[in-house]
Amino acid sequence: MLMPILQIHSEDMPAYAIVCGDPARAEKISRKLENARELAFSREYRTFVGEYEGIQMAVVSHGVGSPGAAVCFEELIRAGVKTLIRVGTAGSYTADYPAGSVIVSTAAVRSDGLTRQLVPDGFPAVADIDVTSALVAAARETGSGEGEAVSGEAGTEAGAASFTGVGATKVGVGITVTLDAFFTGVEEIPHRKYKQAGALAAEMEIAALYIVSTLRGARAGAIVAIDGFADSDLAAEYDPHTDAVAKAVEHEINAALRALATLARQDQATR
Ligand SMILES: O=P(O)(O)O[C@H]1O[C@H](CO)[C@@H](O)[C@H]1O
Ligand SMILES: O=c1cc[nH]c(=O)[nH]1
Repeated sequence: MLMPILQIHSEDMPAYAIVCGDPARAEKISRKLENARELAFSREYRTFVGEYEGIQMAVVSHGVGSPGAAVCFEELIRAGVKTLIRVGTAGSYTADYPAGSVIVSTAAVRSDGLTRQLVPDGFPAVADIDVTSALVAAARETGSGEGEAVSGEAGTEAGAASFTGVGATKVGVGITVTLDAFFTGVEEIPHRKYKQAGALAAEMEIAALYIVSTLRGARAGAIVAIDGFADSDLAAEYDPHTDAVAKAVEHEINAALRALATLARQDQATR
């Protein structure tokens, strides 16, 4: 069956997928797959399939923002994808996780408009526990390919989070915030409250991924590379193109590929 917006056929789709905002990042990830081939590049949605450690998987870009990303998640699940991992970037809420860190998202604050049109207020946007465990383990074991292992305790305003990582990348685990607005207008975004409540970072699609996956019976997780501070003046300071961010993106890609392969092997063993 042809998916009308992504322009992919369900017959070509594996059960496992990595999703990311940027079509160029999808291409970069696809270069780590064996026998990679591009299935379609329709609007912002670029789809590759290939193998990693012998497991068939897809890599698909979903663009910026929840409404467009949700279209991608819906069509992927309709096409037969059952496990999705988002590999994104985010702004940090704490100096303990500066640019160059990575964070595994356990749940997302639904500060977006899209999910309000899908489920009632108060319905939680949570990651799948198995996907999250696999991602945390993989993020702690893998790296960008350079550096020594690091570990320790990081204090957030609401409590403490432990971190370990390889390649000098700090790995945080916790709640992220999904916003619609990237640049600010005249309304204040309640960054200070999210921070005080213990959220670690903000981005723009994870809540949509968790809600669509929950609604449609798929499982999902997410990992983000930190590219600055969410509550800084993004119009003046945002720079996702530094070496530190590139290393963190490399780290999260390696972690996501390893986590998906681990989950697929676990599924094969229990079938
Ligand atoms: O790097 P990606 O995956 O696009 O994620 C983040 O970057 C974009 C904003 O620049 C938003 O999509 C946000 O969620
Ligand atoms: O949404 C985003 C993505 C990256 N960095 C941010 O500060 N916000």
